[in-house]
Amino acid sequence: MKGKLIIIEAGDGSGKATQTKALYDHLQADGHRVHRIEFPDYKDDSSALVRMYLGGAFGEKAADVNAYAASTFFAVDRFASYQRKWRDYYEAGDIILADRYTTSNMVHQAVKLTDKTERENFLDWLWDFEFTKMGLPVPDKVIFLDMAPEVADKLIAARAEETATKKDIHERDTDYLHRCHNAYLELADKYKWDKVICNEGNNPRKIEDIHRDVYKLVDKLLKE
Ligand SMILES: Nc1ncnc2c1ncn2[C@@H]1O[C@H](COP(=O)(O)OP(=O)(O)OP(=O)(O)O)[C@@H](O)[C@H]1O
Ligand SMILES: Cc1cn([C@H]2C[C@H](O)[C@@H](COP(=O)(O)O)O2)c(=O)[nH]c1=O
Repeated sequence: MKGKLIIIEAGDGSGKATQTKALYDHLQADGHRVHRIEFPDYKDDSSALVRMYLGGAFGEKAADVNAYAASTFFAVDRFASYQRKWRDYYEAGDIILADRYTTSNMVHQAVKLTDKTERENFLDWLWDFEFTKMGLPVPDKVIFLDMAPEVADKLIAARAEETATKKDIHERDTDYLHRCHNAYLELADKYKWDKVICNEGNNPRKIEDIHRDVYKLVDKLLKE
């Protein structure tokens, strides 16, 4: 029996890593067989082209690499992770928790296409490419952490200062990140992703409060 593939999805700096870790700890404490994965898989060689792209090797702006080319970099990284790291667990019935997935390509690459028909064509192509041709599993649940982009901007800036890390080409482009947030809202409707509100006005909600909402959705899925 196949397991459950659960995706925590959101714009940059919106708390995905924080919430994925909290959910993982909670499900482990509940006694579930659960595994945590993240995309890009930065520490693995499979993400080499993603790191080059986000580091600006092909151009300083997201738009310098077209949606189709950039998507393949991320998809190949995902395929390598699936084949080597979690397919066996998933097929044995375990829970796989992913911080980002194909759903990130659906948003962050699709926004590069401004024409509605071109964007729809891209989304159809991507679905076929990753889920049918590459054979990656379709998620059982996608939870979108809806953090207002102005609040995420502040979290990204604080983290960049705290960790002294350079922002990637997506993070440096505030306008692009804000367009991604609109695309998240549209796609959450289109693909029936669950949405958890993560800010109250100009401030993030408490990490524990967001976690409680996320856990409730997952607990319901696991009891179905
Ligand atoms: N609800 C919250 N309240 C306050 N700070 C938060 C909250 N959630 C996350 N943070 C902090 O904001 C920063 C970004 O969070 P996190 O790394 O979890 O986001 P992310 O979505 O995984 O980021 P990225 O897209 O860059 O991978 C971190 O420094 C984290 O500690
Ligand atoms: C997995 C994945 C990611 N992206 C984009 C989304 C972000 O802007 C970056 C990754 O940055 P993070 O802050 O380290 O999460 O890449 C994408 O376009 N397609 C994908 O499949």
